[in-house]
Amino acid sequence: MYILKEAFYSLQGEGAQTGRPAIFCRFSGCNLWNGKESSRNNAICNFCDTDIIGSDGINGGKFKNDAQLVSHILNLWPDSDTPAYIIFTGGEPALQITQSLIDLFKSKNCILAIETNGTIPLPQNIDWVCVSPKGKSEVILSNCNELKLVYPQVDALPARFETIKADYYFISPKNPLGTNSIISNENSSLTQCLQYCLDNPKWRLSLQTHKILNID
Ligand SMILES: C[S@@+](CC[C@H](N)C(=O)[O-])C[C@H]1O[C@@H](n2cnc3c(N)ncnc32)[C@H](O)[C@@H]1O
Ligand SMILES: Nc1nc2[nH]cc(C(=O)O)c2c(=O)[nH]1
Ligand code: SF4
Ligand SMILES: [Mg+2]
Repeated sequence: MYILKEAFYSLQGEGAQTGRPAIFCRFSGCNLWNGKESSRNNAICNFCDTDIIGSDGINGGKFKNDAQLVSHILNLWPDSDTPAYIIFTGGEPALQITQSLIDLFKSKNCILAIETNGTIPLPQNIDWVCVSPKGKSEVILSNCNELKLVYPQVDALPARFETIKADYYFISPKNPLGTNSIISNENSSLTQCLQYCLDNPKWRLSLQTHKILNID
């Protein structure tokens, strides 16, 4: 059984694939926060910008098996001539995805990506892996396509993750909760990110462009 919070078609807003049309497949639940505001301050990850509980979002629901979820998701792709690009996110998608789900999507010619906190092993054959480390949690993945670290986090500074192999190293300003003010002057996270990249050119800036554009 898969529990999906929501699914929607939009553009990837972050990282090296920014601007790419994608279906976001948002699984419910996370191992680093239970999703309740009353628990946020004690959570390992305490700045999450997403509602990660339940199955009540757009195109959300419970799916009994791989085939039901795959057909539900592929219905959202608009063009049969272009392979569907699907981003598993959440919540923590690695809690729910299975090898058989990946295999079925791949048999339908899909290109698969994941946004993960990196603390849980992944199935094989995901085409684009984005690891985003959180607080004191231990990242167990040693390889990815992009490492995309929310900055600043006192318990997760960039240098700690440079041993993880990645094609790209990004830092992304921590978006103040309840706002979309990533590019306002008051956002000191952005100012700190700019300076960090200038001082440490291994790292590039990633912005949550969907929040700037006010799209999903
Ligand atoms: C909601 S998470 C879900 C996937 C996975 N659990 C993870 O943390 O990577 C999706 C992306 O949003 C980022 N994110 C969450 N809260 C944020 C915030 N307040 N500011 C900036 N990025 C944030 C995460 O770091 C991650 O890259
Ligand atoms: N447009 C858009 N891009 C995104 N990239 C990562 C997202 C996520 O929440 O995982 C996200 C999201 O929610 N929307
Ligand atoms: S690890 Fe990801 S889904 Fe979990 S609380 Fe943090 S940002 Fe949200
Ligand atoms: Mg998001």
